[in-house]
Amino acid sequence: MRLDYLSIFPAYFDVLDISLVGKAAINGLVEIHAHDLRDWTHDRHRTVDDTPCGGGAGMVMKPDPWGEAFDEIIGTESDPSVHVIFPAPSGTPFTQSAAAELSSAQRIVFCCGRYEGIDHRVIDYARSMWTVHEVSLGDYVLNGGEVAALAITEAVVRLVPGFMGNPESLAEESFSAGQDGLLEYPLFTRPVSWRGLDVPEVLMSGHHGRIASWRRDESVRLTRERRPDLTDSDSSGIH
Ligand SMILES: COc1cccc(Cn2ccc3ccc(-c4cc(N)[nH]n4)cc32)c1
Repeated sequence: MRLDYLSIFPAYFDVLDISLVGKAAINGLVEIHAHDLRDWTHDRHRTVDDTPCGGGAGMVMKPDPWGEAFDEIIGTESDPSVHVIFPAPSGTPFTQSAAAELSSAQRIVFCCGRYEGIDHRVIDYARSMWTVHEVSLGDYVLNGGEVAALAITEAVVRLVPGFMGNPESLAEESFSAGQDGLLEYPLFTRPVSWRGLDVPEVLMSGHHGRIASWRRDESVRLTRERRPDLTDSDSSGIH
């Protein structure tokens, strides 16, 4: 999997060399390439923004640098196997199933906007050439797309076959298909007693049936408490 990042702050992605994603890069599972969008400007000030047509606050990212960057980084041929991701507050909420789908992609290009966003023609052009995803991380506004791109990268790369040492652990996580759409149950490890707080006795009983039942009950309780929106979905084990 090749991952490209287009941003006016490419140094945001240096952190990928440190993290587990960096390890995947060393193992050859992923290739990471960060690019400075200003490298595709031609004026002295390396300008990437301009005032919004129709007026309004803030600045909008000009289309020209994006188009030239696309030509060089992706090419000028249409290819639906290339996934181009535009993080945006107006995007579709990013989910674990979206991460799972993207984990089989051979090529993902992250377009990290700043200011008030990117000229919409850039997204329209990308849609005419590649598979485009406009995605939101959640109902809050970040200053740009870089943090979202890092989060999406981690969610996707950890699902790439060969990345996780113990792939079975993926099946037990919150939001993974195997969990019936339920939140993960509380986790404990040694010591059994810590600052007057004890591990639930059932977990020390060695009775696998009771442990499984306790864990499911806890998942149902937590999901009902914190994510009632998940309890009505068809995939959840509770209705
Ligand atoms: C109406 O859009 C905006 C209004 C004010 C500021 C910004 C800042 N901004 C610029 C590019 C950009 C890309 C993604 C995000 C983003 C994504 C999520 N989930 N939150 N925020 C925010 C971004 C955008």
